[in-house]
Amino acid sequence: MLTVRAPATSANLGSGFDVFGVALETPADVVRVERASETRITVTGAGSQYIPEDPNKNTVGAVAEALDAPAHIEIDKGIRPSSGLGSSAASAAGAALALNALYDRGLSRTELVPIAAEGEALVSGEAHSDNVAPSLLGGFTIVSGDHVTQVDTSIPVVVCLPDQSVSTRDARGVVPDSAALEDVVETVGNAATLTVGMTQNDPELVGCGMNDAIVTPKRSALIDGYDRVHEAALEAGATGVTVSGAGPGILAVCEERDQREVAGAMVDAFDALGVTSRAYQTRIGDGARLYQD
Ligand SMILES: Nc1ncnc2c1ncn2[C@@H]1O[C@H](COP(=O)(O)OP(=O)(O)OP(=O)(O)O)[C@@H](O)[C@H]1O
Ligand SMILES: N[C@@H](CCO)C(=O)O
Repeated sequence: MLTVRAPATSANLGSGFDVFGVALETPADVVRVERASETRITVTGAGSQYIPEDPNKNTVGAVAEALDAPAHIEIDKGIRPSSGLGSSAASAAGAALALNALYDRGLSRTELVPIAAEGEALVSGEAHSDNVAPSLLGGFTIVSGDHVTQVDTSIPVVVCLPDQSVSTRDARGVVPDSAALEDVVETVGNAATLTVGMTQNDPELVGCGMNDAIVTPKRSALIDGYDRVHEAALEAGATGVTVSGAGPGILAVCEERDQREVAGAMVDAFDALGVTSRAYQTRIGDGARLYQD
């Protein structure tokens, strides 16, 4: 039996819709695999009652199919589904790494990115790789067409998860078909600033580069209390705040010294609106880790 711990991720970071992603130190999914004649899946843990065990409906089933690697696959969910923390992608990334090793397929982590993205196509209708890439490779990733660039970094972040769910499929439905040139110019400038911030491990620069006037305003309207939580996080010292992935999680970047204050302010702001939430004080971290039992 092989075991993989695959980390949660936060995609988009505002200015990098469908392009940017980061791996988070916590939370994570644990995926265990064992060779079998046909794929069977069991799911336990956070939100497991909402996750199908049918291989044709679970992201790991699509990965097993793509690698031609049938297995008994146990998923212990540490990442709640429909959270904006790349829950479906973490399972897919974990399964890709584990099954690649179990069947000696010899693919590199970068080569596993499009295979894990098959799982994302199953649940959201499109094979976007901005969650599976950081879950496999760690750090900050840039997905552009078939090309993935990775940067190691350890910026502190807070992800606040309200007790509400938004499916990626629904959140993709509100993305505008076109954008004004001035908004595109502003977003490109921000994305470039954020990228330099990641390479310099600089929370101030990363935060400055998170604003996006195209997708985030539409997405944030799906999250009860977003504006208040956004404002509270900035007042508490966050350098940038945006929707995590497709939401409803909200991502704040900050200096380590402000992390506790930012987390408390976000939870309190949701609380004042009658919304229960949980804040993860974490940082950008490593990709999936493989253990031989
Ligand atoms: N192994 C899996 N883990 C989690 N969700 C899964 C899995 N397989 C299928 N699903 C389905 O995928 C959907 C959750 O995926 P979705 O992309 O909407 O959320 P997410 O991964 O938390 O968000 P985001 O991609 O915005 O970070 C749910 O409908 C869930 O039932
Ligand atoms: N880039 C994707 C990430 C969520 O899976 C989106 O925002 O729809």
